[in-house]
Parts: sequence; C-alpha cells; structure tokens
Amino acid sequence: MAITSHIPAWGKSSWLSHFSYQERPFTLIALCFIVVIASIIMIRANARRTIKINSLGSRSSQVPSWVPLQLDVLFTATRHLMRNTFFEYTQELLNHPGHTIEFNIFGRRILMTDAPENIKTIMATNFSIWPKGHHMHGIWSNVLGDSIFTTDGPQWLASKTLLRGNLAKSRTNDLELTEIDFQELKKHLVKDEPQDLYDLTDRYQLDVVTRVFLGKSADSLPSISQSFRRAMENVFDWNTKRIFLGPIGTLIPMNIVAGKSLQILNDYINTFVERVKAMSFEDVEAIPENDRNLVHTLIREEKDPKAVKDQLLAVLTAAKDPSSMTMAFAIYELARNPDVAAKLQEEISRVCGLSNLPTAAQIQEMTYAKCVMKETLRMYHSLGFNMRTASVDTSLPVGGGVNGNEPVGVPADTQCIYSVLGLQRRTDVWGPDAEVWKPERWLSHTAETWSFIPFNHGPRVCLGRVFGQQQVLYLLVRLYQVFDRIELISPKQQQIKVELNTKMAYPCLCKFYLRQDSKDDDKELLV
Ligand code: HEM
Repeated sequence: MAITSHIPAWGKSSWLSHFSYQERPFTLIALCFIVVIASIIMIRANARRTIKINSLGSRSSQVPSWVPLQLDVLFTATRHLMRNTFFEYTQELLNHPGHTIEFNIFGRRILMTDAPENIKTIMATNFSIWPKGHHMHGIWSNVLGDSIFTTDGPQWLASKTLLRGNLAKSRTNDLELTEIDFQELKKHLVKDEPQDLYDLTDRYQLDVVTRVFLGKSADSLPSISQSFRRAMENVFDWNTKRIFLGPIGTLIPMNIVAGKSLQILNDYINTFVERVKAMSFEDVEAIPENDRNLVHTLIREEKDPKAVKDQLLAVLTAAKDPSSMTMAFAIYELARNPDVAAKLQEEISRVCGLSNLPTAAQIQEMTYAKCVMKETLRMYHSLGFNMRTASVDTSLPVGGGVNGNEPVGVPADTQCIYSVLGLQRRTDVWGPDAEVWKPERWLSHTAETWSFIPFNHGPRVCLGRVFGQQQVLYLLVRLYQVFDRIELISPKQQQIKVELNTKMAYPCLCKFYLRQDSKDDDKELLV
C-alpha cells in the first residue's frame, strides 16, 4: 500500500505533507523550539515593559481578551467599526473609574481615554512630548505630504505660521461668496423628492471653501460627476483602516488599493498649483491685501509645487468635513425637534428678518442659533477620536490602578487614543441627559474648558474655527429664512461612522418646505 494512503485527507493538502515522515519529528521539534523561544522573548519583553510602566505610574484597566495577541479584541473592534457602532463600543469600555483603558493588540500597548485631565496633558500641558508621530505621518503622507496635518515640531509650526494669516480670520466678502453656493444648494432643496442632506452639505462646503480659499469653486453642487469627492472618501476610508491596523496598516499598498483615487486628488489640486506657477510675484503683490486668498499666499511663501499641493489638500480636508458634518447633524436634529426649529426661526426673524441676507454682525448676535451649533458640536464632535504618541517616557495624570485615580505609566512610543466624542457625552460631566440633543442647556451652562473641545485647545487648536462657525450659522439662518419646515424622511435614528472625521453612517433624506411668503425668486425655483 502506498504510504500516502495512510495520510488523512486534511493531511494531504496540509503544508506538513511537504516533509517526508523521517523529516517530520525534526520539523515538529524545530517548530516547538521556535514557539518556545518566541514565547520567552515575548514574556521577557512584557516583563521589562511592566517594570518600565510601574516605574512611571500604574497600568490602567485592560480590555478583557481570551485569545493570544488580543485577536478577539481586534475582531470585535473591527466589527463595531464596520457596523458603525465603534463609538458606543468604546463608550462602554471607558465607562469605569479613571475613564482610561489599555489594549494590547499584537502585543502593542495602546491607551484609550476620555478623562479631561489626560486630554489636557496631551494637548496642552505636555504638548511637546505628545506629537502626532511617525505612525500618523506614515499613514497620511501619501495624500497630505508634509503639510500641517501630518507633521510635528518646527515643520508643523512653519505650516501653521504660513496658513494662519489666511485661515484664522474671516474676510469681509466671505458671506457674499458663500451666498453664491447657497443659491446652488437651494436649487436642490426645493425639489419635490427627498434630498440627501449629508451629500448636499458636503458638496456645498466643498464649493464654498474652494471658492473662498482657492479662488475658484469646485462646483460640485451644479455638477453630476463627483469624482474628486469620491476619491477623497476612498482615500480617507483606506487610511482609517490603516490607522486601525496599527503597524500592519502601513503595509497596505495605497497605490494598489486606492491608486486611482490618489491620482484624481493630485490632478485636481495640481490645477490650482498650475495657477500658482503661472502667476508672477509682481502679479500677486498687485492684489489688494483683502482680496488675497490662500493660493496667493502660497505663491509668495512656498516655492516647492509639491508642498503647495500638500498644504492646499490639507486645508480642503480640514475645512470641508468638520463644517459640513456639523451642518448636516444640526439640520437632522432640527428636523427631529420642531420646537427648537421654531425658536430658531423666531430669533432669525427678530434679528435680521426673513427676507434680508444676514450680516456677519447679525449672525454674531444670534444667541439661540449659537446654542444649536454648540450642542451639535458637543453631540457630534467632528473628529470623534484623536491620537498622539508619547515621544519620551512619561505618564498621564489619571486612569491608573484599581480605582483609576493613579497616574498611568507611559513608556516612549506608546500611542494614546483620546475619545473627544466620549468626553463630550459623559453623563458625570454633562448630566443624565448627556445623550440628548438639547440646545437649551447652553442658555444656562458654561462648559469647563477641558470638557468641551470641538476645535481642540492648546497649540494645535483649529485654525479655521472663526470661519467654520460663521459658515454653520450662516447656513442655519439662510435655511430657515427660506424654508419653514424640514421633514426627516429617513433614517429616523442616524448612526455615527468613525473615519478621519465622524460622519453620518447613512444618507439622511429630508424634505424642505418653502415658506408661504417666501420671496418670489425662491418660488420660481420650483418651476
Ligand atoms: C465646524 C467646523 C470645524 C471644526 C469642528 C473643526 C475642528 C478641528 C479640530 C478638532 C482640529 C484638530 C485636529 C487634530 O488635532 O488633528 C482642527 C484642526 C484644524 N482645522 Fe479645523 N475645524 C473646523 C473648521 C475648519 C475650517 C473651516 C478650516 C479652514 C478654513 C479649518 C482648519 C484647520 C486646520 C488647518 C487645522 C490643523 C491645526 C494644526 O494642526 O495646527 N478647520 N479643526
């Protein structure tokens, strides 16, 4: 009888069947030897790490796991990410004394916290030793190069200095330019069939920020093709997965999985860079200070076309998603809360009337509209989660030990994810109704500095916060000047999708009803 006939069916195809019977005992011994050595190395490394952690503080609570390398935790977390329940999953994990936990996926310790004391340490007190780090640079440099978003230290500071002048202030003609895109948006909203709010606010903001900062609108509202936006979404989606997979993530070849999208993004932005190159220094100097946009600034200050492209894309990334998602979530909540919408409309008609375009000063006067915006920024933080890596051995003030009130030991190179979304929904910070969208709370509430951080605090605070807030308020005012009712068709309950920015998990279908006494030109759009 042939020897192979004794081999069970599964054995024939197994890799072990490549070895002869005489070789197998040696192969098995060699394998066992390797496993034992690897285990000893891991145990020793773990013991050394524990000694180091204990010398710096304590361990925080560990995420329970029953499988080596915490593969079960990785599986569960990935499943939650795919089902858009990742935030709820982490919220439950963090809901214990100290509000800080640690994962050990693939033997790599990753901290997660939503404790304000820890977030303050990372973002402000010990800012210089908590950079974004090499890992984040490795993930994002394929699309954002060495721009403000991907760098730390002097390189980041140089970008901040370069961009601040253009982004940090609002200009006199910002609202005038925005109105052009609002008129385009209105053409979609007056249609009879339900419109996807999420899609439309995203296109609207892309058009506004390209018009204001780059000097030419992307015109995504009037156009059918959305290749630039789709490409951006695809690249961000892949990069989110890469961040999540830790060190293995950087092995995913972006030029294979998202090569076409990267090409589309680069080609699009390069059209602006070409405009940069076509202009001479003298041409730019001749432009009045108030009319200069970001492209003009970059022509003067930055000579490398690749660096110009990276900064432009970084600004688009920074500006579009947080503003458009805040708008979409605010309108979604207003549609679900007609009493709040009525109060907002009352304020709008009182402050600027229903048929005049609002001025920047009038917008600033609208206390209730600001409550609506703040409450949306609280419930739907634009990032959701943020991450930094300790560059030296250090500690975080709380979250360690059994009671969670001891400092957490943090050896150099440890990553810490902080859940800003979690922080802003903590019931012990915001009260038992923390999960309820309730603009009224802001009429009597002044948030603690480190409990409400929609724009970050500290040196890395958002550069476009003045512009971004004005944009959100302008849209709310214009919408309720034109429409008296917004009906949410589906879904009645939205979920949060975690990406580079938090997004709506599903299209948000709404119907917009024009005011009866709406201006004639609004009615004409119905024809
Ligand atoms: C409601 C709207 C906005 C929200 C909620 C928001 C929020 C944020 C947050 C949380 C960060 C910190 C990101 C991080 O730590 O990685 C940030 C950074 C930034 N934001 Fe905004 N943002 C908004 C609008 C804008 C706009 C309109 C612009 C540009 C015109 C802008 C430009 C930037 C820039 C350049 C940074 C990077 C700052 C740095 O790393 O030093 N943002 N923003």
